[in-house]
Amino acid sequence: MTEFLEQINKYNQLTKEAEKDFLSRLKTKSFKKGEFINKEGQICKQLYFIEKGLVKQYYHHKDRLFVLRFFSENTIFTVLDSFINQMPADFLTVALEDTNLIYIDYDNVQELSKIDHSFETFLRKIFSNAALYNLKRIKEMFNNDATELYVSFAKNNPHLLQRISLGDIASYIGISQVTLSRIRAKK
Ligand SMILES: Nc1ncnc2c1ncn2[C@@H]1O[C@@H]2COP(=O)(O)O[C@H]2[C@H]1O
Repeated sequence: MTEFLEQINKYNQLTKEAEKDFLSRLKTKSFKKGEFINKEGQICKQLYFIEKGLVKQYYHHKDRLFVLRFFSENTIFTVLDSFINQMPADFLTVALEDTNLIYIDYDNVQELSKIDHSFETFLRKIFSNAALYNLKRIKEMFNNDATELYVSFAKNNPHLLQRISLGDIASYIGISQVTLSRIRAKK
């Protein structure tokens, strides 16, 4: 549980009371590889921290699939729009490995941010970071060709390369697995 707190304190140091209060509201849940953490149409009511494992967050339309992001150990995640607006999710999140999550429910997040300014600041910072992350991702997709996108993914995620299938990496870059194999063969 304390790893989640440590991660939060990197965004904004909580007060001692807030730390205690936060820890008392945490729960845990484990998912087997292939299990859904959230499905399309469900309202995401949790802010998660990955203690162990790897998940993929993606969007699909007809037969096309786009991976927004992979989240691995020591990362906080949620389904942003669904969690913030409490609306049905378009994005799905699935465990790519057996995954242990620590989480706090939406209602507890709301309550804590009402009573504690340090927690509210943490929330503002993490959601700003998430927005900036997504803008950077859009720009990267727009400005780079598939080879550059693969090289950048491999450079920024060396620890994940062996853990993610080629099909999923291709869906992150927005190309077919055949095209990705060609790119990798040239490297
Ligand atoms: N879907 C998301 N939900 C919550 N936080 C996110 C999400 N996407 C990105 N972030 C945050 O934005 C941060 C960007 O840097 P990190 O990858 O270190 O960690 C990321 C998360 O803390």
